Amino acid sequence: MDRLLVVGAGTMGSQIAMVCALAGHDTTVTDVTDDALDRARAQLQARLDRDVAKERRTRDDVDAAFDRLTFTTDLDAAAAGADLVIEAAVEKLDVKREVFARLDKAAPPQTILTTNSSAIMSSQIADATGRPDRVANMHFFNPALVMRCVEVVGSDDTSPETMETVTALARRLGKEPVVLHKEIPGFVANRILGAVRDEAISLLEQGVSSVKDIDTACRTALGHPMGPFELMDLTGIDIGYHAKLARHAVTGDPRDLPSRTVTELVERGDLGRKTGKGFYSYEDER
Ligand SMILES: NC(=O)c1ccc[n+]([C@@H]2O[C@H](COP(=O)([O-])OP(=O)(O)OC[C@H]3O[C@@H](n4cnc5c(N)ncnc54)[C@H](O)[C@@H]3O)[C@@H](O)[C@H]2O)c1
Repeated sequence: MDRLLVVGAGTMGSQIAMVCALAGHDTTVTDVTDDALDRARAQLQARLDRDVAKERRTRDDVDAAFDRLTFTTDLDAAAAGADLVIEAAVEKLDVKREVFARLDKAAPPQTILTTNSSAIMSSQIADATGRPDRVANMHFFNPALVMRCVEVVGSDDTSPETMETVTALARRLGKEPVVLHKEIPGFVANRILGAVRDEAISLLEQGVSSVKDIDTACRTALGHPMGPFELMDLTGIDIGYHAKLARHAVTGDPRDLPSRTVTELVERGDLGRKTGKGFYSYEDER
């Protein structure tokens, strides 16, 4: 079994590390502070206890996974013993480049270095290392313990062997790998999600239908678990707004700019469920 290292114990990193440990891999997860690691451990414990209570997993499987999981702030020592790294630190290019440069120094030369980033492509990081052929995106979805898709994306420099190794690992983790043959911002799933969202906003702005009815069409005709406006309210309207601005900064394409409707909501501070108002009002639920 591979010895895996997950860098960053936040929302994604903690669950990715547990996915690896549940699949039988000795896994180390690092973060910058002990507090962050303690929080991750406590959240995983609570979540997996719930899974055991609901008979989704056995207590033995969960205990064995925790035994395979090591929490540490010592990134260099952890990298020295890793066959493959999944970086899930904060979504900042300078932080990721610094982490990759450090991993490159500390990890054995054959170790593959991947990033879970949704928006930063591995070609933006690979040149911080001396091994661009062994750098790729391995993109999990939130919540990583549940969502089965993992997008595997290489840059022009990523070797076919690296793509195969990462794809095979995703399969061993019980995931369904989706392989991209070229880098493109947003990859596949989030681009399709974005296209649905953009069309929904366009229909609204053209006065074709209401927020509620467009959501109803997506749920009842297309089988989506929730409509695009409900989803934007849940994830936070500012998240999509900033993702669009970041995409536009890379592409310069005016179609990548946030819509008028979303910009107005962000400027008013109506960011969705977290502020009590977005496309819908949640004041009654507060
Ligand atoms: N949240 C999502 O829905 C989602 C989905 C898919 C992919 N991603 C990607 O996953 C990555 C992490 O996102 P998240 O939502 O888990 O973020 P998060 O803010 O919850 O966690 C990031 C963690 O990284 C830690 N960190 C910061 N600098 C570090 C360093 N130098 N070394 C090690 N750890 C460091 C932070 O302390 C924090 O615990 C991002 O690249 C993001 O694009 C997020």
